Amino acid sequence: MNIILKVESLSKKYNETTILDKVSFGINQGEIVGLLGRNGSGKTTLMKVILGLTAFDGGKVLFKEKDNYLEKPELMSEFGYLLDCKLFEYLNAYDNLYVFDKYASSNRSKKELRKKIIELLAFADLPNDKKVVKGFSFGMKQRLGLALSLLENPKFLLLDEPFVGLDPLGVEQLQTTIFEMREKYGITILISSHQLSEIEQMCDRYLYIESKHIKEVPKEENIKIKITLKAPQKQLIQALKNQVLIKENEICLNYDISLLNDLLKFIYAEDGEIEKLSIENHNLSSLFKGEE
Ligand SMILES: Nc1ncnc2c1ncn2[C@@H]1O[C@H](COP(=O)(O)OP(=O)(O)OP(=O)(O)O)[C@@H](O)[C@H]1O
Repeated sequence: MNIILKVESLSKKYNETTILDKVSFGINQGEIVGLLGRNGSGKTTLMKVILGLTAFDGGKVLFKEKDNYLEKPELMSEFGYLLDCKLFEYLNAYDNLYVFDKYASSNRSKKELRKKIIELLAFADLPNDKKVVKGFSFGMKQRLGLALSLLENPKFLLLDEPFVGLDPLGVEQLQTTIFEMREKYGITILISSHQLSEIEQMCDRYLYIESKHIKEVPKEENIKIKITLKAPQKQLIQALKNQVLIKENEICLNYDISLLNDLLKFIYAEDGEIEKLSIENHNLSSLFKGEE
């Protein structure tokens, strides 16, 4: 996989307070990465640093291997973001998109712009009528913010807490829209949230900010398969003790389909019988609970 963004030993302070202390990580092209952490842990700050909206105090950020990308408009135009999104309350959705495109001074023709706006309105499930933003629901505003972030065909999207204030249906709609963005446009996405359940389903992996540092959390680590056999099987324990966690008649393994297949074959070959099988999502809340 190609690394599109690389952060090396990045430090950021506000006044004398260190927010991020020598953090390093990379993001691959086409990934959806969840940025997690408690309130005030530095998620927004990290996104602002990546976008050049706030300065940093040490280390490097490279976008497409360039550490001077902030000075290169052609690289900066590859970013889209939903962060403190300001909308024009007295304009409708179409005109908001139209005006933002003018701000971005893209060189699209009127016809191209119209086509793009109509495509985005349909994509974000927004009305193309006279209704002004002031009368929009919170979810509609969020989706318009997303449509705006997609207007200039970004390759890398930063979404800061996009689910805040949405009801369960709004969350589901937005989740689907975000997932489709990667499928349809192949965009790399960094998405922050402190509500794990909301991003759990769509992220490939996570970055967790804890005490000024970043912990990388692969998704697979969170999913465990637990198999309970009707009776303990000595041979099975001998054969598999190095590959899975096995105790008496209980087997616990990481989510690994090929290992699971081998295991099942082995169990049946030995005339074993499964009493119970469960897939447990050790979701990242354990990280939150562990931090104090
Ligand atoms: N402009 C600023 N000046 C001084 N301190 C700031 C500034 N912006 C943020 N901070 C502080 O930096 C820390 C990290 O803030 P940040 O907004 O990045 O956290 P966050 O993880 O995004 O929080 P939340 O989940 O609440 O959105 C907080 O303690 C915050 O008070």
